[in-house]
Amino acid sequence: MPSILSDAFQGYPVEPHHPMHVDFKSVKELPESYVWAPQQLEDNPSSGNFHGESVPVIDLHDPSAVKLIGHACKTWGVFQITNHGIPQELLDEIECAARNLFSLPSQQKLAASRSPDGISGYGVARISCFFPKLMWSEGFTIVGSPMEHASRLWPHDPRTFCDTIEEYKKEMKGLAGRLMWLMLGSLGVTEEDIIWGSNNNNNGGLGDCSKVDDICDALQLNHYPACPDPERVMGLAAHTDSTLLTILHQNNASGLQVQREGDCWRTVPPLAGALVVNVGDLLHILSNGLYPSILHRVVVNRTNHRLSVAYLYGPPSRVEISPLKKLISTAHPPLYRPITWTEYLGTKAKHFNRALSSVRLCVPIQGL
Ligand SMILES: C=C1C[C@]23C[C@@]1(O)CC[C@H]2[C@@]12CCC[C@@](C)(C(=O)O1)[C@H]2[C@@H]3C(=O)O
Ligand SMILES: O=C(O)CCC(=O)C(=O)O
Ligand SMILES: [Fe+2]
Repeated sequence: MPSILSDAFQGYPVEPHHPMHVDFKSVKELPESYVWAPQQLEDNPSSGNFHGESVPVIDLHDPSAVKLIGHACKTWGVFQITNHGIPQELLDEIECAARNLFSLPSQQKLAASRSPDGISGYGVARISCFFPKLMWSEGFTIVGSPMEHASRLWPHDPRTFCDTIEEYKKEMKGLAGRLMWLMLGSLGVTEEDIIWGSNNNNNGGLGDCSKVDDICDALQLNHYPACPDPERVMGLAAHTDSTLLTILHQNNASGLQVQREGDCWRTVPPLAGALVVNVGDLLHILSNGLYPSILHRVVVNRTNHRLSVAYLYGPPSRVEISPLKKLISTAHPPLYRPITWTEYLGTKAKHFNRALSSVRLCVPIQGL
């Protein structure tokens, strides 16, 4: 079994059913390979946010931030944060880096393609192979150093792009670590409850995550071009992230929608300077299902193109994640078996949205 993140997809190559149609700019009429059947679009993609509740916005300087975060994780699995400490200039810079990348000629982008069983590089979303039609988007994934791919994109000056990526990843790693502790704190879990050290400690949960340097992460730059027929396409199909948590910067074009169990799709409106935080599948496992991972998708529009940058935060690749001991009792038995991020990515590559149930041990008592 592969043990480092970049080997997670060995044995699960991405072979979309159609070759990538890369030159979005020249498309006047929608190619059939992008036209989704109405039932696959579930409902009108431009709907969402009819009335009622909207995704919580939490000011991290609010003295009640921990409580608000706990409530948002339990009832939504997603929230937006303000006063997060990430400088606006850095958010502008990363957006500009993404825009520069996706504006390159198709041939140049294709030179930096992700290999079918690789993790980093340019291409369609990994989940494309689960759908008969292509998504109206292009992406660039960075795990580890971006230098190799950046040198193919900008042979004369890869450094400018790499410096921005490194700086952004560094800042995001700090913020994600902070958020992780706020989320754990809201579950009543303190640093003392987690004996850092051995991989399979008796605390369930996180193993040796105290060494922040070992934390695994990935950056996903996404581009959703404006579309001549937006009602018939999907920008990014509904999925949950496999992470502990994801921090997302979106530009000023809306498109991100979330769906809680039994609810309709709701738009997460872009708020200048705010960042979106998603609960991922590994936090769902760690919290023994108390903090459910959030199903989300992206719809596109006719006039504006959309950019997003997702910082995907997970544990060190060899650490086994399992429900936290403190949350387990006779009434609340562990619902999931221990699993590493690398193994979970492989499971996701095989089972997609059934990955979480494939690692489930039993049904909750109240569900019997
Ligand atoms: C670490 C990772 C999580 C991710 C797969 C990846 O290797 C890097 C890209 C991530 C992403 C972003 C778009 C949606 C998603 C499901 C996908 O296809 O690629 C996620 C993957 C995930 O969270 O499982
Ligand atoms: O573009 C977005 O808003 C969402 C992107 C996303 O879900 C992802 O990269 O995992
Ligand atoms: Fe996502």
